[in-house]
Amino acid sequence: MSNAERAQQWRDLLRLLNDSAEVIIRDWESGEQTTPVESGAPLPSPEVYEATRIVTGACGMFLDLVQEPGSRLTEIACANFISRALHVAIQARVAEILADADPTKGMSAALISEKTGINEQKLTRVLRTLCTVHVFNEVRDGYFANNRTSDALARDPYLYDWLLLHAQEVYTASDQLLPLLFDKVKTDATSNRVTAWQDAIGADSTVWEYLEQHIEQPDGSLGPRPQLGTWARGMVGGGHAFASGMYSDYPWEALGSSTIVDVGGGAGGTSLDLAGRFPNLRFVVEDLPSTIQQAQAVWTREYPEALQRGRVKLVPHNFFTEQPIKGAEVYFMRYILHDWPDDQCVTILSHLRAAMGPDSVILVADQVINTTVGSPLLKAAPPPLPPNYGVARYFGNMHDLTMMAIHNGMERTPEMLDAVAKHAGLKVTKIWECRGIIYIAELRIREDS
Ligand SMILES: C[S@@+](CC[C@H](N)C(=O)[O-])C[C@H]1O[C@@H](n2cnc3c(N)ncnc32)[C@H](O)[C@@H]1O
Repeated sequence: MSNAERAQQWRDLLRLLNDSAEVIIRDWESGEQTTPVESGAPLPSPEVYEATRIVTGACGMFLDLVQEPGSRLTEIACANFISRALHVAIQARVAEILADADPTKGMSAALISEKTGINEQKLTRVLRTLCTVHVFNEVRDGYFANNRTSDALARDPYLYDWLLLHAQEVYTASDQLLPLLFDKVKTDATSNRVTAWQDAIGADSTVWEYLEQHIEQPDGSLGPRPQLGTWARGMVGGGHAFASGMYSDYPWEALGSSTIVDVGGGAGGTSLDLAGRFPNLRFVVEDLPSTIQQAQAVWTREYPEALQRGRVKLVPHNFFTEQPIKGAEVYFMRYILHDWPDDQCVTILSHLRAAMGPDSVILVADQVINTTVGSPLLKAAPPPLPPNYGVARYFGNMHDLTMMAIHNGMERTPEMLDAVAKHAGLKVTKIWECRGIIYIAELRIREDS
């Protein structure tokens, strides 16, 4: 790119940034509440949401335009230490410890060190790394306080688990991805038994088998490996962090008193959120037996009346076997298909296809991938941003690689999902581009199947 082209791109981006920033500023100055949600991140209006992703994408592009390539690449190559610093702060529960501190005065590193058991000087360096990327504040030399971002960690125990699960085996698996991709045999594997995950844990269990083996104790106390609790609660937290738009931008209300079969529903995070918002909907949460035990604990704590009145049923079910609930209005799967390679997705979908009535619909809630080239089925960002809004949606790509590392699964483009659906006698009829990272793809029976 010539300097003249770079200058033009910079000016176009600045204009875009300015216009979008004004939308956000006007929203802040109006003092109006964003759409309230029962849990998780508040949902901005569609205009503010669009402006926010334009600003975020533009910030990423500005860095590329202005930074010296060697510096930029070095920072990207070392960004794993930013993640690691956050993992340390999470595991040490620093945000919760700081919740007791006056935000203007902060808490001394010495006291945080005493409470966490981490060496004071090393902890200070970890926290300073995070302050530099605007997580936590160093209010004066050696005194730390929560800021807007770290405060969210202190307030949402489910978000805590969501982030923690990325710090454990998932992180180690990311390390093993490099040798695996250069392994002449493993690089072509599609099995979920031949992934970086197995190399990370030193066993041949799939993620789900591993979690089944490391269940919490029957008395509710944490066993020697409390990962299952972390994962089940973490999925609820991931929903809170990213799924608010999913509840507002799909017409759930129009489903009336329909039954939603939450296939592989985990602890039932989605159903729990939907049940609170749409009092007429009914739910069947299906998952593997030990996860259904977790679901029982979560629903008993969060919404016992729904269990007592039979508005929600918690059913152990393996989605590779015949679907027991026939002709339901909606079969819903959040974060399921992305866990599996194409062949297994075809099996899961085929079992649902066999149970569907003519008007049944499958809703797939995943991170639909848009590329920097774009897709005719998805809205494109205004130029000069790339069609997928660049870094504003890069978590989708990060998660795609997470799925590669731990399951040989993948986040799919609309075209990839439609190709899988076709093999199960289904087709993608619509993509609901919800505000947030999760979109909802609607699948119906193909007429020619
Ligand atoms: C990524 S989690 C998503 C959970 C939930 N849908 C959500 O969004 O919170 C995937 C879920 O699939 C479940 N799962 C894995 N294999 C399964 C199987 N064969 N049958 C049913 N559920 C399964 C796991 O136990 C886990 O709860």
